[in-house]
Amino acid sequence: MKYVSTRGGMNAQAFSDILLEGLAPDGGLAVPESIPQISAQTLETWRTLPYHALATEVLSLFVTDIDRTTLASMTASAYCKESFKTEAIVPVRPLYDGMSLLSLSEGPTLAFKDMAMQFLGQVFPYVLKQRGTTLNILGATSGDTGSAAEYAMRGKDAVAVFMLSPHGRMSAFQRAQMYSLQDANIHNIAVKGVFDEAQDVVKALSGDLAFKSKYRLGAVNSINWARIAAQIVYYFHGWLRSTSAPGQEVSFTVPSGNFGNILAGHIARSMGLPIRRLVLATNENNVLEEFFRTGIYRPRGAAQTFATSSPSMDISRASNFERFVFDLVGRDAERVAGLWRELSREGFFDLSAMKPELDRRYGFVAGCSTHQDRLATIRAVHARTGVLIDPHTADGVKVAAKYVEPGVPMLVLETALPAKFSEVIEQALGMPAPLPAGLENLESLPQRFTVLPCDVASVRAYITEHAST
Ligand SMILES: Cc1ncc(COP(=O)(O)O)c(C=O)c1O
Ligand SMILES: N[C@@H](CCOP(=O)(O)O)C(=O)O
Repeated sequence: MKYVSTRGGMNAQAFSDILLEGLAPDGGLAVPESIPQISAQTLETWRTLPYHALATEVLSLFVTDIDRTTLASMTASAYCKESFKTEAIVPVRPLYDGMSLLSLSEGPTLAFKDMAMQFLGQVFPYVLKQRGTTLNILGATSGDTGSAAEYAMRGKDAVAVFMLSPHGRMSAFQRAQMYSLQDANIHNIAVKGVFDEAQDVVKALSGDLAFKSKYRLGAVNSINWARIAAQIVYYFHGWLRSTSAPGQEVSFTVPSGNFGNILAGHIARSMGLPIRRLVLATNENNVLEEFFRTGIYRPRGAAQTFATSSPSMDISRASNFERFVFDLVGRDAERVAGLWRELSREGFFDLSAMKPELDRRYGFVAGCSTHQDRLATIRAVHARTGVLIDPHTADGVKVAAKYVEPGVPMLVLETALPAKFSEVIEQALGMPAPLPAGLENLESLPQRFTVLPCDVASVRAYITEHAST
């Protein structure tokens, strides 16, 4: 399998190359040259596989330059009971009215980001060792990618992490998870801006090819295809655990921000997984919901990006949306490059003429949720089932309810655990979320982070001073 750029300016490259490359050199995103197809027959042979073995099957379709035995040992180390606290790795928990939770947040940092990051924590060191080189990972987080990446990479040789987080916009628990890490290879930079602005800085520095090459900058955000590849696995797992026969359809609801999670669902569906609907759920920052409703993509600036009670989804410029548009326009890289030029010139692009095709071919529907919806949903799920869900998952459950169809299981992706957002749980239920064993004192640990203005020059200077060359 080789990879090309959504904007057409990259020679076809192998998985390990794009793993280290992150953002494509032309500013686009790496995508597979073609989407592997899985037959119903093959799918049936995967029905009884444990999660790590399923991950080997799916990932081996995308990671063709690492031998299968090595890949299998990476997935076995990444998806183990010690890290996920459950044999199932991703349990499916029934709620009500045909909805179940796909529990993706049992990993070390209590959010779905661990699902891919645990694999990245295996594959990065392997490829770096093979090539005898090192990597300075530059990332942006709204609260969950940062901690998942730092836990996966802490103390690892050959990798340092420089993580930009939006100052004052994460929950107390999220801050403590990241900023309490004292490992020398972890650098937390709290920038005075929103996630989108931090992500812009990451893209600007990754687009400065001389700087990128001198400091060997890499990426762990979902702009890195390796993240998407590892996230595809749990759509297969969810389908296999919710069906009993070939061809049965399942719908998935995905709390969305940077569009990485639901893009993985789109790829799984394109591979032949019988997914009926991909339900995109947003909070009040509903740029993506607006696109799936109207066909117009109009990202918003920092001033129009609300600070909400599902803060990890406070995103108005979704990077991965570009990978979906690449497919929507028939994998025409020139058209994608043109649309993104139009976006920077006009502030929007209009694909409403493609709306009928969008509705017919891709299975996407969308909805949004408000603070009051989140509180009401957390209360309703708790009252009806005793299950406590986090505010992002609540956005999902709220929107999913509208799209449940008789006979079609609806899996809502649980993207974080409530302990990360106890302030909101307290508002909804009048009691804090229980803290997982071992994390009771996290928020009282000493914290180490640097506050910087959210601009390219400041972050460049910080990396120049602290990164190894
Ligand atoms: C808890 C949580 N839910 C949902 C999302 C949205 O996922 P994505 O950015 O892949 O759309 C994120 C991060 O973006 C998150 O951290
Ligand atoms: N919600 C994310 C935002 C970054 O998303 P990513 O999937 O592109 O890494 C976060 O928690 O940081």
